[in-house]
Formats: sequence, structure tokens, C-alpha cells
Amino acid sequence: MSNEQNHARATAPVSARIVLSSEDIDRVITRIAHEIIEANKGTADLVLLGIPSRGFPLAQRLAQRIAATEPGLDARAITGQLDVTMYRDDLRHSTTRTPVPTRLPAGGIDDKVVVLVDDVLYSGRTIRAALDAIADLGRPRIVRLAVLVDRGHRELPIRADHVGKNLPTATTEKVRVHLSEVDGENNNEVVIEAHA
Ligand SMILES: O=P(O)(O)OC[C@H]1O[C@H](OP(=O)(O)OP(=O)(O)O)[C@H](O)[C@@H]1O
Ligand SMILES: O=c1cc[nH]c(=O)[nH]1
Repeated sequence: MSNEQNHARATAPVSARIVLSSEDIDRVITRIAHEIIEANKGTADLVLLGIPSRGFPLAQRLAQRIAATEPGLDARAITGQLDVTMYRDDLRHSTTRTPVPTRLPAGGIDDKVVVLVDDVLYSGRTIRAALDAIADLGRPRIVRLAVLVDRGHRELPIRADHVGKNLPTATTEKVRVHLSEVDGENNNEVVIEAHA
């Protein structure tokens, strides 16, 4: 991560604007759920793996939306959580991150169509770490990527298959995603903060 990017993470914002409301997020989840089903030609072999912190509740919301299209499909049976902490390439530089458990659905990920889910796609380094974490857990047939927001500024050759919203941003800005499961009741929005 560049010095400018680190700066935007560390300083107080000078302004903030809401770019996705709770209703917008809800609509985006519905659309991406349908895109996932369409790309997969159904729900067979689907596994959604959310990256903590906020990728996991997003994966849960997507799985619920997907399961609602198919009687008998249990959202929990196709949802997991993938911790990437120990696979990050900035471990030596970043402040301490506490690993959280990785939890895979009972059927594992071998030969599955795994959809990685995260809130923000930026440098791509988190997703690079996620791909390494997956390789240590099994061999999916396909790995796809769904993100709520793609804010650009990639540092690696990584792209998302499903994007809630493309947000052109400056590196001095920060995208903050608030989801009620992590951030408290009724706190669902995406905000762009400007940093001096
Ligand atoms: O493409 P990248 O440059 O890797 O950035 C994207 C990642 O950054 C954020 O996570 P963060 O590390 O801030 O942790 P958090 O999810 O716990 O807030 C976000 O949730 C993504 O996982
Ligand atoms: O702006 C950013 C960059 C990385 N991760 C975020 O959550 N927001």
C-alpha cells in the first residue's frame, strides 16, 4: 500500500458523503445474487466465502437471497468465512490484526464454485491473500469474486466478477462500509471520506 493510501487510512476525514444508502445496498445484494445464479446456471455447487470483517455478513445476505430462489436450499449450508490474516503480504508493516476463525460449509470447497465476497476492492492485496488461503484449503472448480464496491487503484492483476458499485476515488479518500451485523442496528450505508 502506498504512503498516500496509508495516510487516508490514518487521518481524520475532512468531509464524508453517502454513496450507497441501506436501500441501495439491499438492491445491490439482490442484483448480485441473481448475477451469481445466472453465471452458475443455478445454485448447484455454490459456496459463498465472506472475508472478515464485512465480507462475511455480505456473504450471508447474498446466500439468503440466493436460497430464497430455491425451495429447500439452506443459506447457512452454502456460506463460510475465510480469514486471510496470515496470508497478507503486509503482515510485517501493518498494525496487529487478530485472526478470526475460517469456517467452511460442511461440504468443503473441493470441486465447488466458490464466490469470494468482500465489501471493498482496492489494491487487490486482500483478494490475493484470499486466493492463497483457498489454495491451502482445497481445490475449487471455479473461484469468482463479488464485491459491494470497487474503488479502483489496483496494484495486482485482480478484477471482480460481480460489482455492486464502481466508485471512482482518489487515493486520499477512504471508502467506509457500514453493515448492521458489524456496525450496529440500522447502520447500513457506504460513505466516501475525503482526507486532507
Ligand atoms: O483491496 P485491498 O487494498 O486489499 O483493500 C480491500 C480490503 O480493505 C478492507 O479491509 P481492512 O483491511 O480495512 O479490514 P476490515 O475488513 O476488517 O475493515 C476491506 O474490507 C477489504 O477487505
Ligand atoms: O477505502 C478503502 C480501502 C480499502 N478498504 C476499505 O475498506 N476502504
